[in-house]
Amino acid sequence: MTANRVVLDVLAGKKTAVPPLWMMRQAGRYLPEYRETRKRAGSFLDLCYNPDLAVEVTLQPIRRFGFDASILFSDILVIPHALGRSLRFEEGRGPLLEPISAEEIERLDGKRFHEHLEPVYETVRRLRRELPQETTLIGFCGAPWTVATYMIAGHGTPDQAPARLFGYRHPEAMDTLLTTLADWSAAYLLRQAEAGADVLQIFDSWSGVLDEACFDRFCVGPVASIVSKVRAVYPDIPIIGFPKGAGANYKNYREQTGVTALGLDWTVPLTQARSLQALGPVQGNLDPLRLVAGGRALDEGVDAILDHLSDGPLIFNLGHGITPETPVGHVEAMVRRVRQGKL
Ligand SMILES: Cc1c2[nH]c(c1CCC(=O)O)Cc1[nH]c(c(CCC(=O)O)c1C)Cc1[nH]c(c(CCC(=O)O)c1C)Cc1[nH]c(c(C)c1CCC(=O)O)C2
Repeated sequence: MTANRVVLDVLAGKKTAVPPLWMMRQAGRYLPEYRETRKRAGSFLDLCYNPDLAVEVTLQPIRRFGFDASILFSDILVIPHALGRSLRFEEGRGPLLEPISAEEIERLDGKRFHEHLEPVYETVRRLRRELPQETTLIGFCGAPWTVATYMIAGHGTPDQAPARLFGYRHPEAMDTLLTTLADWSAAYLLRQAEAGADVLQIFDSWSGVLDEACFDRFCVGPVASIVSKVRAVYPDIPIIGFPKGAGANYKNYREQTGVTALGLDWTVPLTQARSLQALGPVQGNLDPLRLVAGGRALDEGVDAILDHLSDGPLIFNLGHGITPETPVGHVEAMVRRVRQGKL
């Protein structure tokens, strides 16, 4: 067990000469080999539940770019699916679920939860065997609030108005839903850790639409509960929290949830990022559109992050997922620039 995983060093609070890097959504449609495998799989969900193909797409960006971390290929919405809710992904429309009612929240059924997710656990076990020793394997789940927004609306929306309204109109049902999701998400992460995940990330893509009180109740509380349940079994496993759009709430989120590191979106000013880094490791935060544009926009974005954050524990990443229209050559240019430092 002499694996030299630089991501784990950073998560232990060390700064490194060159920051380790990976990208959110690094296995995805910008890669021709992903599109090829995706065609063979059938639907997107078939790909998530097929360990052979899920392992293959997870490894593709590692082979191409030699990233320091690999993230399990799956989706945050397999949790409601495993709790008996319908789910499908439609080309061009994203996820579609049957919107859940306040009454149905009481009847969420986890009897077959782990059985349903067994292919995901199998994917994690195989990945830990097949990845290079030095590559960190990241498992993940969605944060309860973000998962709940899709369960309530039944699809993506620009501002998650249906879930916010639901929270005001049915506060008790909302608390039950978030508690149920937090309990099952913790159980899911524990199985991923048992299967070989080195690090866990909690994606809260929609935390930026909430007012202060709702942020505390819907984001901070449920994530803190997941962190404490995971830590009760794996006290040392690093957990990255990514409350996208949390803005002025980032500090409070870090202190109250107990996450090891903060994932920062690209709107976080680098001076604020530096103050947050004084409290612990940070990950981020290049605007994914700088990566689409390439050239000067990309170089300046990368350099600004390195200038401000290289003195402390930093995992270089995007501030959100890579988009399908990103040229592969721009990813190569980003990797070169991060690894060589400013020329
Ligand atoms: C909100 C959310 C979802 N899924 C996820 C989030 C949180 C992070 C974020 O905000 O991006 C997380 C996610 N989704 C996916 C991963 C895999 C690991 C990785 O490479 O990062 C991860 C970590 C694969 C995926 N998940 C999805 C794709 C594209 C589907 C395809 O290949 O057809 C991938 C590669 C589909 C998905 N899944 C989801 C949506 C809204 C969509 C449709 C949008 C889109 O098409 O890009 C829900």
